[in-house]
Amino acid sequence: MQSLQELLSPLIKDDRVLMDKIKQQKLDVIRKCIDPSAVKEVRPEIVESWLRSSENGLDPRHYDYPPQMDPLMFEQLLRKKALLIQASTPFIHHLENMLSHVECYIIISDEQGVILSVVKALGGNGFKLEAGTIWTEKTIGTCSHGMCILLKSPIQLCGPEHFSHIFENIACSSAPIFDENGNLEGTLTITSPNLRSHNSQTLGLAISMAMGIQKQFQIALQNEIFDAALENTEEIMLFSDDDGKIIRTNMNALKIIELFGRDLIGSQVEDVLGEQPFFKSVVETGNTLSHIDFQLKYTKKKLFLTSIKPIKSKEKISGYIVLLKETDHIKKAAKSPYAAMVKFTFDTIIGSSPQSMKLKSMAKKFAHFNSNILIQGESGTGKDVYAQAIHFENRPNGPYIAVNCAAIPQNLIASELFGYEGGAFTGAERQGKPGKIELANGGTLFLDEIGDMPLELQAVLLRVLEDKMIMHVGGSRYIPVDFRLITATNKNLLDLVKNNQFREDLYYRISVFKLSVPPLRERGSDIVQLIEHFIRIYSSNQGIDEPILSNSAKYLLLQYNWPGNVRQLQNTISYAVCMSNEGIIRPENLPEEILSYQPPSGSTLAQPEPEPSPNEIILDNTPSMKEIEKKAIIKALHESNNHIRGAAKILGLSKSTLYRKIKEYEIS
Ligand SMILES: Nc1ncnc2c1ncn2[C@@H]1O[C@H](COP(=O)(O)OP(=O)(O)OP(=O)(O)O)[C@@H](O)[C@H]1O
Repeated sequence: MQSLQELLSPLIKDDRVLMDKIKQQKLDVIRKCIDPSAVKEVRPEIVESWLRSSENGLDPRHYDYPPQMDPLMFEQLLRKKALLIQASTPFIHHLENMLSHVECYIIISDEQGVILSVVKALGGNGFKLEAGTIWTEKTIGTCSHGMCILLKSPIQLCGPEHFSHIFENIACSSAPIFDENGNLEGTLTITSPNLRSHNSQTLGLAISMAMGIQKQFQIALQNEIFDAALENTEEIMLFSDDDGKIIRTNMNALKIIELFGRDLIGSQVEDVLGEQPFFKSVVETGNTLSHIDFQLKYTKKKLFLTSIKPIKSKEKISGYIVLLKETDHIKKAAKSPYAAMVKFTFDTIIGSSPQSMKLKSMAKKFAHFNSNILIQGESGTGKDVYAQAIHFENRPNGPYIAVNCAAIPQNLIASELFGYEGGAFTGAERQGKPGKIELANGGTLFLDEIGDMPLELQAVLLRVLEDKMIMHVGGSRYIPVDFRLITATNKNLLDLVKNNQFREDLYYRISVFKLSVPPLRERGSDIVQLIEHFIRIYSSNQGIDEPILSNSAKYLLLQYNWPGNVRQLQNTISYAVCMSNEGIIRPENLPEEILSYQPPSGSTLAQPEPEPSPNEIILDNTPSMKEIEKKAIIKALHESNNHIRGAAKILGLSKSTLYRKIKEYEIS
C-alpha cells in the first residue's frame, strides 16, 4: 500500500511556472521530441498514459465531449449497479455537506469509467460531466478516475497532468471501490475546478469516503446473498433484537404465521409464539435451544422449533435467531431411521382368548390417559406389540421410538437416550446427535428391558420424567420434551428393587398403569389363531400356497409349552412352512424341540386320529363313488383347516349339504 504522499500530485502546489513547463513537456513527449524519461516532475505512469492517449488519436489541444452511453443501456447499467449507487448515496450527501463551501464535483463511476452519478457541490464549469458519459483514457485521455481504474489505486491528478488542455486548471482525486473478492466495482472522484481548493486532504477524503462506500457496498452485497438464502429455505426465520422484538423475517414467516391484523415486524417473539418456556430459557441462559414441538398462539398451528439462538457480539447478546419448521416433524421423525415402524393396533393383535380380550380392553383404557405404563411378561409374549397398539390409540401422529435398554452397551445408553453435543466424547458424530427421548417428542418412548438400565441412568431418567426436560451429554442447556412413556420388562422389578438393582421411586413413577401379558401356554385358543395367522403370513412371504396343518402336527404344537412364547411360535411356523411337503405340514416338518417335548403327566389334550396322506387318498385304486366322495370331503376339510365354509367352497357344495354328508359318512 502506497503512502498518501506517494499518491499526491507533485503539481498540487499550483506552481504556474512548473505547470507551463509540464504542458510543454507533454506536447514534446507526444511529438516524440523528447524522451519520456526527461519529464522529471511527472510520475512515469502518467507520462505513459499521455502517450497511450495520443496513440488513441486524441489531441491535448482539442477537447471532444466524452461519448454518452445509449439511454437504454445506461438504464440497464444503473439497475446492475443499484447496490453501489445505494451504498454510495449517504456518503455522497455527507461529502456534499462537508464540501458545501467549495466548488467541486463528486462523481461515482463504474469500473469501465461510465459516470453513474455526479453531484455538484457549488458552481462548477461545463465540461459535460454528466451521468451516462464515458470518461476513460480512450475517450478523454489521461484523467484521474481513468488512471484509478487502470492502476486500481487512489490517485490525484493536477492541472497539466491531465491530457486535455480543458482540464489543465482542475485537480481531481480518485479512489477505487472493490467488492469483497477484490474486483473493482467503481470509483469515487472529487473534482475541483479551482486548483487552490484541492489539496492532499481532498485525496484523503476521497479515499476514506470510497472505503466507507466499499464497506457499505460489501454489506449490501452480503445482505443480498443472505436475503436469497433466507427465501430459499423451507424454514421460517425470525430475527429479533435483544428485547425479543422481531426486526426481520423471511417470506415463509409472513406466509405461515398470521397475527390477526398485526405485523410480525415489531411484535415480540413471545407474542407470536405464545409464552413458550424455551424462549425464556434462551434469554435467561444465553444458550441455544433446539428440537421442540409447540403450538402457535393464535392459529393453534403446530410448529417445530429447529433452533433458537442468541446472536452474541463481544459476549453481549444483541438479538435472537428463531428457526421454525411447519412440516410435521413428528411424522418425519417417525419415518426417520431412529423410529420403529408401528405395525400393531388393537385390531391387528391376534388373539381372542378371554385372557387376550381382557388384556386388550385394559390396555385400550390405559391408552387414553397419558400416564406411564409398565408392561410385564415373559420374553416374546407381545409386550412391544401392546406398546405399539397403545401408541397408535393415543398418539397416532407422533413418533414411536423403541429403545431396548439391554441391547445398547451400557456406556452408550446415556448418549442414545439423551443425545449428545458435537465432540462430546471420542467416536461421537461431529455435529452431535439428538437422543431418542428428544426424537420421541410428541409421541411415545418405549423403553424395553427397563430392568437392564444402569442405576445411575435410572436417576437421570427419573429427573427427566419429573422435569420433562433433557440435557445432551456434553451439553449445558435443557430441552423441554413431551412424550408418553411405556416401559417393558420380563424381570420382576420389585425383586430388583428389593436387591437395590432398581430404584424404588422410578419403579412407582413408571408403573402408574401395569399390564401383564400372559405366557402363550396360558392363552388357550390364541395358539390356534396365531398358528393360522403365521402360516398365512409365511406362505404368502414365500409365494407358495398355504400348506395344510396335519392334525398330528397340530396336536404337537398345541401340547408344547412355548417357553419362547409368540416369538418361538412364529419362528416354528416359519420353519414348518419352509419344510412342508406336498402342501402339508406334518410332525416331521416341526423343529426338534417340539417333537421331543414330553408333556407333564396329566396333560388333557386328546390324541389326534390317524389321518390318511393325500397320496393315499389319490392313489387308492378301487374306490366306490361314496368312498371317493368321503375322501374328497376329508381332503377338502384338511385343505381348509377344518373350516366348513372353506371346504364347501372347494367342493362346490352348500354348507348345509356338506354338513349332511359329513354326518352321513361319519367324518369326525
Ligand atoms: N398377539 C400377537 N399377534 C401377532 N403377532 C404377535 C403377537 N404377539 C407377539 N407377536 C409377534 O411375536 C414377536 C415377539 O413379540 P414382542 O417383541 O412384542 O414380544 P416382547 O414381549 O416384547 O418380547 P421381548 O421381551 O423379548 O422384548 C414379534 O415378532 C411380534 O410381532
